[in-house]
Amino acid sequence: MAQAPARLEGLVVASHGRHCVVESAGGERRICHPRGKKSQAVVGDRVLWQPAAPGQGRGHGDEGTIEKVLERRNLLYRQDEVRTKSFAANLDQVLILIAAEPVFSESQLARALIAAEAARITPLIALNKSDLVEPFARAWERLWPYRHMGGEQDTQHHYRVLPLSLSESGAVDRDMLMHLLAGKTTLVLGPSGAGKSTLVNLLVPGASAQTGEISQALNSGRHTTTTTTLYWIDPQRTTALIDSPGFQEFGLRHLAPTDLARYMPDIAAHAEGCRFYNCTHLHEPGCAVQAQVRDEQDAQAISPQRYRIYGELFAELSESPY
Ligand SMILES: Nc1nc2c(ncn2[C@@H]2O[C@H](COP(=O)(O)OP(=O)(O)OP(=O)(O)O)[C@@H](O)[C@H]2O)c(=O)[nH]1
Ligand SMILES: [Zn+2]
Repeated sequence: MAQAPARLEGLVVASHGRHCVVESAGGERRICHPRGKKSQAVVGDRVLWQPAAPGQGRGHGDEGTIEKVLERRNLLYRQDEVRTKSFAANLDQVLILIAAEPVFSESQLARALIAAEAARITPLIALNKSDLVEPFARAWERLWPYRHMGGEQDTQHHYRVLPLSLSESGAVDRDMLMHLLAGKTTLVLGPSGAGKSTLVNLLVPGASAQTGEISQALNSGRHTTTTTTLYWIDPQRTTALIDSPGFQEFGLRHLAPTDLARYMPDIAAHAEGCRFYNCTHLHEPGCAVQAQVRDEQDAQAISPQRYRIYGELFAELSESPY
């Protein structure tokens, strides 16, 4: 009887639909298909895979099957009424890249931050295009609450907010980013036009060539923009950047409305002080959250925009999906 081939450990470095590219410890890559529903993997997953038996591949030669997805440290995903979509697994950080132009949506930013908090992944916010002086100043001002949340002192800030000018001061930005990313796996998310491709190309020379190869292999030549891809920044393969589409529709259906306050640090900071333990912070008397809503540059205040976003999300997550 033929011996079953050994299961090898690998890392998922790209995914498109159900197909993945798995990288072995030695750095070789091959396309793998999940064995069943349970072995559906996402980028960043560690998996056990098996080479396809001779003649069983679908024509690419180097193929395999994913037999098992190893336990995940975390998983960042979004969920709307109809579907759940995973961005990536086993992340250290999420870098949310927005820009002075096009004007960013604060609601989208807040959603991404909430999803990261809920998955226990450290978010970083980067505001690109600081060379566009006036739009940048306006956008930087809009980020005031995010730059100060947690307290007035630098060391108390809950979020790190970085000004960037990726196309104009690339070398400076690269050094700063390299420092923040070193030894970590970071997912980059951002709306179209903020500079995500510029960022990836700055940090990963040859990234576009790599992407071409992978999407060709996954798609048999059709161009795709829906692939999530992991790039190694260093030859030792210790620092990874994951580029993923899908920032625009950031559904948070996987969260309960009553969990929201916990994932919004400016609201969470006051929620303990409410008269009712199950206060929704929407209309109750003695609500310590509502008492802090004011349009002031005060690190303890809750900005009216943040409070409005809280209310909108609370309503959205309270709607019956049926
Ligand atoms: N002024 C200015 N423009 C920039 C900067 N960084 C990127 N851009 C420009 O912004 C535009 C969008 O940049 P991309 O890197 O293509 O943005 P993207 O987020 O990948 O956009 P999509 O491909 O639509 O997802 C390009 O024209 C860039 O040249 C910057 O620091 N300053
Ligand atoms: Zn309250």
